[in-house]
Amino acid sequence: MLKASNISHNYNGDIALQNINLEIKKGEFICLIGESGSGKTTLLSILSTLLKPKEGTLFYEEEQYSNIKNINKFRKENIGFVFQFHHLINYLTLLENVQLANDLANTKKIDEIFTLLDIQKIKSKYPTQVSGGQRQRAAIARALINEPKIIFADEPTGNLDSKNAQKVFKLFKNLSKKETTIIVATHNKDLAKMADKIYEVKDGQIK
Ligand SMILES: Nc1ncnc2c1ncn2[C@@H]1O[C@H](COP(=O)(O)OP(=O)(O)OP(=O)(O)O)[C@@H](O)[C@H]1O
Repeated sequence: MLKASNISHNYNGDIALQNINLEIKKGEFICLIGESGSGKTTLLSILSTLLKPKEGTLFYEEEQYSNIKNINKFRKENIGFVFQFHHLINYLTLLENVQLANDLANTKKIDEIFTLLDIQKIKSKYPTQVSGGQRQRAAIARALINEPKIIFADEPTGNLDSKNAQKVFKLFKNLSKKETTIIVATHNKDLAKMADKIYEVKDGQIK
């Protein structure tokens, strides 16, 4: 599904990643763990096409990333993003936030996703009227609406209490069982145990 070959990156000469090699299969649930500054976000940003590595090659389902012509289309069709801060628009309801990501999504599909995430009853509320966990689940709904093949999440539970954090990870686990590939960067070693594989990033390398 996703292969990273000899990926290295630096910020103005300061090394952030060194010679990363990874192969991630379809439907795998992967956690990247590591201390602050170890390089998790940089690696996640590169794997998710948001950041171009200084060296190395990425392949998505055998296709070399640098050969993909329309990267916006590729992202829209293949990739879902979930961030630590939900980035929902406070002036729109949870439902409208999800519709904004895909105005063609039909009601049945939206209902299915909202039910799966246990936010169906509050879909008409605004982000400021619901809990942090509910907001984050709405952000996940937004990532799911385009049925991405891969979901990248950077510290998605950083702002949540342990019960809601568990819920989010259980959801990722279930999605991965349905063949969605999930790649999550987290500080939380206990939650990471729910993943199929854990990669520890240390000083810009995978240990
Ligand atoms: N935009 C940037 N400009 C310069 N240096 C950066 C930038 N982003 C990250 N770095 C540096 O690259 C290294 C890796 O950072 P990165 O954010 O990838 O780590 P991380 O493991 O995600 O950390 P955290 O858990 O604190 O988010 C660190 O030394 C960091 O200071």
